[in-house]
Amino acid sequence: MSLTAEAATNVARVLAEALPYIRRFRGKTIVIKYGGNAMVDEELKNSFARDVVLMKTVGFNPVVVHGGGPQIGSLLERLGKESRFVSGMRVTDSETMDVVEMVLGGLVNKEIVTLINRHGGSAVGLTGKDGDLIRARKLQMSSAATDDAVPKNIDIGHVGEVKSIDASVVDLLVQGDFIPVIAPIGVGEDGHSYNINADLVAGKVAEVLHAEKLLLLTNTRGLLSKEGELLTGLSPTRVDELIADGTIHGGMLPKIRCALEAVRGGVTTSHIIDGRVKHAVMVELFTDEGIGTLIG
Ligand SMILES: Nc1ncnc2c1ncn2[C@@H]1O[C@H](COP(=O)(O)OP(=O)(O)O)[C@@H](O)[C@H]1O
Ligand SMILES: CC(=O)N[C@@H](CCC(=O)OP(=O)(O)O)C(=O)O
Repeated sequence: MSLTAEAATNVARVLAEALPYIRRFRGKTIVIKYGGNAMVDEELKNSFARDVVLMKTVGFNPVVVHGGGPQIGSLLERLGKESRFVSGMRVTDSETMDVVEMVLGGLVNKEIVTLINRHGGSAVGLTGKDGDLIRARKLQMSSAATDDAVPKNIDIGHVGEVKSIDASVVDLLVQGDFIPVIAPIGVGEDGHSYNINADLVAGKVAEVLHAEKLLLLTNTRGLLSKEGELLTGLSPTRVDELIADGTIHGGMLPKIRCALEAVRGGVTTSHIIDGRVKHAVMVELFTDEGIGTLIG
């Protein structure tokens, strides 16, 4: 493909403007949480994969943690099982856990690995069971998280939280110039699998890897007010207020909590960005303003 002189000048200008950002992030770890809702069409999936490969090519260390909630939901539906959530967490009985493991560890993980590899990267897929990467324990959930007047403990099944992360396998892959692609399945002390919200895993992975940035790709422009305005630069107190008044609910709850915790844990900045926008990751990394909601 040959460019017109004007188009070539534009490409040269864009590359020159990207140079300070390339210098700033070279050698730094960027954890990208790729939500199931952002995996909506082939063009977007390809633009995501190209962004990840470009990051690696210019010397950043991208680490992908993916979700797949809608993909789990559609297989459950085909099997005649209804999806149920409590405070953004899927109620996971044994049968559902099998489906979660098949969809996240199998279909979705391998689709992302294949996409990145087709675009010239070398991705390796892992679940939290590989190399004992994500050790989990059962998530204790109280009905205070719902509307019950008298809070009690509720059992949402094989849902886990991260107990610890052993990132040695991720470090090895990064040193070998591979791009790790992690499915959010943890392993308990007894060897059982736990279904963990992908945002929680991404936040903890970012902390343990001392990431420069945590990018959470989702299906909204960022955190929105009740009036639909984009909210950014929020303090933890303001976030608590927005949770209390119901502005932040459902899947946004774990997302915002893990974005805050990652920053408290040493990640420089967390960003909630719109994965439905082509090259969302590049726009975030290569501009001063970025897009979406910044927490840092
Ligand atoms: N204040 C808010 N701003 C934006 N989205 C919100 C807010 N509160 C709840 N949400 C919901 O959170 C969803 C994103 O979470 P989720 O569905 O879990 O996405 P993902 O699959 O990307 O993790 C949005 O699509 C929206 O329905
Ligand atoms: C406990 C829990 O809810 N786990 C999630 C794991 C996948 C996920 O987080 O996917 P998204 O990022 O696409 O929402 C689930 O079963 O849907």
